[in-house]
Amino acid sequence: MLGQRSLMLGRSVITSQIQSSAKRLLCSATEQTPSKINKFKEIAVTIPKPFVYQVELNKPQKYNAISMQMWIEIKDCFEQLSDDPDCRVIILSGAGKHFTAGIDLNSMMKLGQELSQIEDVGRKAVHLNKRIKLYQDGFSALEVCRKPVIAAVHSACIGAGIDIITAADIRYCSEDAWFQVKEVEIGMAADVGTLQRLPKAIGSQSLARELCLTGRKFLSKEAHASGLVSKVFADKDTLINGAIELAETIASMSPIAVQATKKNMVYSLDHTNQEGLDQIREMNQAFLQSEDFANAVMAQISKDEKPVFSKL
Ligand SMILES: CC/C=C\C=C\CC(=O)SCCNC(=O)CCNC(=O)[C@H](O)C(C)(C)COP(=O)(O)OP(=O)(O)OC[C@H]1O[C@@H](n2cnc3c(N)ncnc32)[C@H](O)[C@@H]1OP(=O)(O)O
Repeated sequence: MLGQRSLMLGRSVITSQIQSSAKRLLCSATEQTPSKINKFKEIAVTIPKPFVYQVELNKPQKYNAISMQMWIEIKDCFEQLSDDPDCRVIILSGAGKHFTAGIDLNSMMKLGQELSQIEDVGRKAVHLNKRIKLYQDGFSALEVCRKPVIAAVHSACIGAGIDIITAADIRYCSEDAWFQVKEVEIGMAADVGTLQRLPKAIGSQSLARELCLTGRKFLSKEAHASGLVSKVFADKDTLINGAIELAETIASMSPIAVQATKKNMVYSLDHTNQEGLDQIREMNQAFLQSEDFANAVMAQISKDEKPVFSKL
């Protein structure tokens, strides 16, 4: 009772102020264009709904093959959105016929030429190490990003495509989607995330190893049955609408709660249960004192409208 009264008190002091400033902020988000986001050449950033950003791989004439330029832009974009208070959720999609045809094979050729300019094997190795690290960090930027990322996959998702979508938080696809861990077929072990993240995403080491060791194509039905994607849509349009609807639901929640949930779920993937519990306890000793928690609990108790949360 006492706890409830102090919640009420705290709420009465802050609610009207927060609601009006949050409404103002919400309005400004709807009007906003992504002008603050760097203008990119090979990705396109739009805001389909307030607080929902869509990042589109945007080199359709090459089936969104991921060049060095695109890789750098992906990292830069997700790092910016991570700290952008107008962004609460990000949808990753591909423009044109396919989601992505994987790494740009021309940039692989260029890398080969760069290596041929270097004589010493040790220096070649260091050059390669730096490049692989740049690529790894580009996709890990989705996982490190404080905002949840929804991958919306249509048609082909090949090689580096699997690497990037397994770094997303949620994956949806259309019926025509097909997937291929193609690296083994081009003579390399996947090195930018698939081998680490795919087995966790689908929960079967056996299937993950089969897919990674054979490079066989698999279709949306199998992707769904294996848990790689959580929903399949009839076509690309309904897929994107479904992803936006999901993003809106997440964007309507407390940003504190959403960001803490993502952080702790990512952390818990490779930590013990106790370590995960320790981390969330440390976070919640601060976050349970947030206005978001007070407002959301009071709205539940009083069956009020969902609170409008301020930006984070
Ligand atoms: C350090 C390393 C880090 C990461 C490594 C990742 C590894 C991988 O990503 S492995 C996978 C590499 N990708 C591929 O092998 C896919 C190659 N593409 C295809 O198999 C096909 O294009 C297709 C996607 C199945 C579609 O076939 P189709 O409809 O017959 O179209 P195409 O005529 O083949 O292609 C049209 C157009 O796009 C260009 N293109 C397609 N894929 C790539 C690519 N990966 N890199 C560069 N360019 C690509 C293709 O050359 C055509 O261009 P034109 O100028 O029209 O000729």
